[in-house]
Amino acid sequence: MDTFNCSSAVFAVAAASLVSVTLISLYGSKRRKGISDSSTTLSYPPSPPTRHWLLGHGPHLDLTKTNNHDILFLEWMNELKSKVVMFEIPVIGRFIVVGDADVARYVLNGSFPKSPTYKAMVPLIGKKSLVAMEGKEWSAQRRIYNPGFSPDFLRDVVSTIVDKCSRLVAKCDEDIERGAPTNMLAKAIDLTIDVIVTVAFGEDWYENTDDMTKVHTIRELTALTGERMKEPLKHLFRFDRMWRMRRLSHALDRDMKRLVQRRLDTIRNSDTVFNASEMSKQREILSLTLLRILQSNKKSPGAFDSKAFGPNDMEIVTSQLKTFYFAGHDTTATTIAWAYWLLVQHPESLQRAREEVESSIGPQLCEATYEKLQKCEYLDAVARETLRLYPPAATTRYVPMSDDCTIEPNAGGYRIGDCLVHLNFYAIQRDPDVWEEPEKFMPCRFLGEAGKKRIASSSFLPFSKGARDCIGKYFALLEIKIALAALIRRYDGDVVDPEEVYVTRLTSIPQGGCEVNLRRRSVA
Ligand code: HEM
Repeated sequence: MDTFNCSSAVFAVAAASLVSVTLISLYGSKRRKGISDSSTTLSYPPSPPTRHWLLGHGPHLDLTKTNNHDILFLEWMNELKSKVVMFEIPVIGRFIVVGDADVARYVLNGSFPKSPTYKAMVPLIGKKSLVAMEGKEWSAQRRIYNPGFSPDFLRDVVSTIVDKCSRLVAKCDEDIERGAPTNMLAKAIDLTIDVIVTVAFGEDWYENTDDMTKVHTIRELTALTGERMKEPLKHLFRFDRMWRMRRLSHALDRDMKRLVQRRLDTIRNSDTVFNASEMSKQREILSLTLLRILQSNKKSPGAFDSKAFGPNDMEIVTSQLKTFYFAGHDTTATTIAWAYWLLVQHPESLQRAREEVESSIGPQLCEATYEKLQKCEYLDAVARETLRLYPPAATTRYVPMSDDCTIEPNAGGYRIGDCLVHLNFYAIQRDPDVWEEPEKFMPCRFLGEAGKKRIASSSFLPFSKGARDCIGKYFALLEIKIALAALIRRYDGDVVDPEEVYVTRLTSIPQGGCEVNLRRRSVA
């Protein structure tokens, strides 16, 4: 998710353009549409001073200095003394990077379409993914899936997450026994995949070694997609990798179709009658969704009719399953890893979080309920402060020429029409004009009334904002809180490398996996 991150980064733009000729032509036609309107007198945001005749500003975006696009963009903002900067890149054209909350609000409220670069993620998230759809097709899908992320549904998810946390701590205990450091990111990835597979698909793939191939598929496909988007030129002629991606994508597609078919068969065999009470009983997103689709497609009242679920429905549902599979684990795992790593380096925050967990939840994690977790405000603040410092994702939009805009008063009115506009959440969330001591980990800033205002403001955007914000934001926060509660109750720890680096892969992740040497606490 910089297509999260990648969809937003300039190299992702290059990737998409280079990878697909169709995409280039689509994009070209989109860009040409509004060119007639050039009435504005505003100028584009500042750019680096020199420009290569062929590569444009490309040579200024050298990732060898820093391994993260958003940090590189922020360095350019500082260098050019502007919170909005522009790079001209061959094929892509003008690529604007925004580190200003007011400009970000303008873009998010403007309902501009997602950048065409999201198409480069199709092998991973499917052609009809919520992430990349637009218009009525998107809003219809969002309506179908919203109930699967509502508080009512989340209430029932708590016990599943708690249950899965016992696998997490068992794995951490194994590291302690072996005297090995724990790679928090790797452990958190296993947890979040385990959770999303159960919550969204109603399955348990960690029980059976055969099913584990599906876990390896998503991880390898995520890594390959990230590499291709980050360094498109390097991967342009790597036919072996392209072939591997294709195979993995087909395998993922096949697994998801089989999953849908299995669930349809269950519904058919159980002669389910489509009504509200039946839907409210569904405990996993897939069944809930299928019943809604079947209900809205059904020709006559009564039980399942095979015609009520056509190939287009299959394409859409499998795309959403792939999207939830990817989006539902990667960013949440990253946040759990960073948050625990930050907590062990801030003993006062760790102590406060521990006391809150022990007093609000009770002596055992299995006593956790949705309501009790809602009371864990400090833990919530820890999750948000982590997301402020290390946002795993971002967004990139296409602003057509016809929507060329003046953004006043703070940004001084830049011209942004006919450009790809990337919102750099990392820069926005560390803006010293907005955040006191922005580099410091201070969860308290998210407490009380002032905290609520910060959460609502466009200076805090880890889940994006507006109509296209993250559908899974409350789900993610719940999971992060439960995982942290499980870890801090049971362990003390020391970080292996306090200089952990924030790098771009497909999303932005900790390069060393936030390794920690864990010790069992005597009380837990
Ligand atoms: C800490 C965890 C998470 C973060 C930081 C995060 C961040 C984001 C961001 C920034 C976007 C907007 C992307 C864009 O505009 O391109 C987004 C969209 C989305 N996220 Fe998340 N996300 C998280 C967890 C989840 C989870 C757990 C799920 C599902 C189970 C999920 C599913 C989605 C979907 C489907 C969209 C597209 C929504 C739409 O356009 O209607 N995310 N997320």
